[in-house]
Amino acid sequence: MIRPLHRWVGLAAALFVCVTALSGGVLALYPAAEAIGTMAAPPTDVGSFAALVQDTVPGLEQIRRAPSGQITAFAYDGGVASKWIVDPETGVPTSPVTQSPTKIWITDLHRAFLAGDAGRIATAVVSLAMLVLSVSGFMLAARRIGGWRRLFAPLKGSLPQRLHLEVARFAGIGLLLSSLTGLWLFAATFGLLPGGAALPALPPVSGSGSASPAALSALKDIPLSHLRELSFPRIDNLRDVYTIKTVDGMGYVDQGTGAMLSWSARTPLQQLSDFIKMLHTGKGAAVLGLILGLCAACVPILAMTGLLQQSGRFSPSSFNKRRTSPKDADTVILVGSEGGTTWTFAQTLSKALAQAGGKPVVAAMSDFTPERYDHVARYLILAATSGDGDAPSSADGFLDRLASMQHPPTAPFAVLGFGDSTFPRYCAYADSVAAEARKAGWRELMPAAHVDRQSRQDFTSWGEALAEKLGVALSLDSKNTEARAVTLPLLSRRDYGEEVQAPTAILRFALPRIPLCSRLMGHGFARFQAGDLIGIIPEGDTVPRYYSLASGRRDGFIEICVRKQAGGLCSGQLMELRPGGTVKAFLRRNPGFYPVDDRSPLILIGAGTGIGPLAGFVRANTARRPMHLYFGARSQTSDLLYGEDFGRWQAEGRLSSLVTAFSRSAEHAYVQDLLRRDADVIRQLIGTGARIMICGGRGMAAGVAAAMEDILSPLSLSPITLKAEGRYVEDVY
Ligand SMILES: Cc1cc2nc3c(=O)[nH]c(=O)nc-3n(C[C@H](O)[C@H](O)[C@H](O)COP(=O)(O)O)c2cc1C
Repeated sequence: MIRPLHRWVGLAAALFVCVTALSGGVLALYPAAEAIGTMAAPPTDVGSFAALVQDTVPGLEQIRRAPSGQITAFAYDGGVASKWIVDPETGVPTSPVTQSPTKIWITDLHRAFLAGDAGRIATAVVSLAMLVLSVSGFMLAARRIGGWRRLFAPLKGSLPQRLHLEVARFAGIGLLLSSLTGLWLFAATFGLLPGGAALPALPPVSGSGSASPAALSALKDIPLSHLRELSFPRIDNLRDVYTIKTVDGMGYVDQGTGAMLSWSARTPLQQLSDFIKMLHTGKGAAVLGLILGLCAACVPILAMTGLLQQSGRFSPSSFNKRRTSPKDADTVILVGSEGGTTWTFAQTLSKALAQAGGKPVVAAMSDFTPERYDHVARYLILAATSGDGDAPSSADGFLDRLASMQHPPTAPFAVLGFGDSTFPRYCAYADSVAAEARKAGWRELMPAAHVDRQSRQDFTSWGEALAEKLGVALSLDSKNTEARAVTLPLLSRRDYGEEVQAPTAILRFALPRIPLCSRLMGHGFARFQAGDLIGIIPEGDTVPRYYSLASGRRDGFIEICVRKQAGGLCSGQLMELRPGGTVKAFLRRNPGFYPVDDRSPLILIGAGTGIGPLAGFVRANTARRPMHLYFGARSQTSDLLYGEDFGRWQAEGRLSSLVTAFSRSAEHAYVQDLLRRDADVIRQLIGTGARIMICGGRGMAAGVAAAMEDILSPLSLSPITLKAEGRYVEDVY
């Protein structure tokens, strides 16, 4: 409910919200400029100051003091009206007041879209839209990041997603404030608020002559800094009075006796209105105005990144580009996703099914409407788990629908759960979907399966089982990998591990020639970094195998670590490759395993070929960020990958410390053993904000997680809490 509200209000009002916010942002600059050009009010009183101005401005009728402190004098002399900015120190006019046509135009645009009262109402609607967007945006952000207390935790996701959230977290409060105060001002303009205090009654005046304002006690009692407006009595009328408005109220002063004839204090509602006006306009609070202006300037960024997310790959409609109508669809892929990655798996599945001659449609689980599909033969449910075993946002209400279903659909279902096995409730939501569907009497096409930490292998295996069930050829890596693949010649190789029965190699390939347009767009190998993945298509197969990159574009080569797997087609071919030989490969970005770009220390933990991306991070660490590496191998003399480089990297300051664990040595140690040994150091590093990055086999990652659980518990932390903050990331296989 909240997400569609945010989406549709955002799409409908984006342009108008941008116009209102940007014009408001520009207007916020004026009070700041006015405040800079205005001296602070001297500690004088209204009477003395009025006398000074009266001496220098002939025909003086009124003095006004703006919240910024700027003082304007209004005069009518010799049949000519004039307005002057007055020096608050001396009372001398410094320059005539000129109205900037630009400011008038922007003000009218901001308040009424240049369209009078109808425009004012439209602006109120836009303010309301901005209020809805701010509130729903915060609710969505809290849900996505894992609760209100984590609202400012580090973010994950695609660039538009992260940018949208990052900017919203900064600007959201300001936009919320601006929209609320804007609505209040609209209500005040249209008289929708309860009435203010009545004007003070004018009692009889003395008519006893006219004294200088400097001699009038009521004016002498009011500090200049409280003044808003002082109107002078007409010269030829001894029964006329001074009318004074201050921040506290309004009254009349006898021009002869100087007595305050009557006074009406501002009501609390009026004072609240003054305060709200100050908040909205920044008049009298220039710095706040500038901050709100800056927040307003962020609105176009929010609109763009929001639109990008809608038009991008996370929208079901973008998967159904070939416009299979629901009536024709033979496969319905239902997606339950929080962070968006499950949509990309759905996209791959949808493309593969379409290539195999099927007619798939993709929809959010929350949009589950079986009655729309006349020819559906199967439902494939791809469901992530969020929170603590909870439903992801795009699956809102799905379990309730299942529970209230009178008759299950005749076409069978299959569930594929996406989760993270280090969470206690691994794939819990997908499992409850499968259980609930079975309970409702829905026939199951094939047993539910899990994809752990977005593992391509898990996904591909499930795809193979599905293909067998459907009797079709299905390549779940059909993102046109053949078409995207380029030929990479091997430059050099370093071999390890022969003596410990673990043949392993560091392979270094030349960069391919990259077409200009790819270079400009940053596609493929035009832009990559250590931690990204390279898909290698082995000879005689179409399914690529993925390896983590140990180098970035700046290194000028493509490097991977490969270990020969028993019976492995791709690893076998790579281990046979000699310099000059080539492979077909393409790039897949892996932003979930990038070191966050800040100065926080990194604890890098890897074993075997998992050292690849970690070595890449160290090599790229020209900024000398603290990096501490824990590396597990079998033997110091046989399979210590990058053993020749570590010393140099330490000498250059790229690597702060290195701890190696050898399982086939006398000490028989694994990385997790040495982490436990160094528990104090680890805790101290975590205390200074360190992040942990782990790469290697699943068994090693599980052992490290168990050790970390124990190491972190005295800090009331755990791998899960750090994971939720984006400070514990894994790339496992
Ligand atoms: C805040 C948060 C909470 C999570 N909770 C669980 C959980 O309880 N059980 C689980 O198996 N996976 C959990 N995960 C992992 C996600 O389900 C997994 O990364 C999934 O691939 C995300 O898919 P999505 O990007 O489509 O939402 C959680 C992830 C995050 C960020």
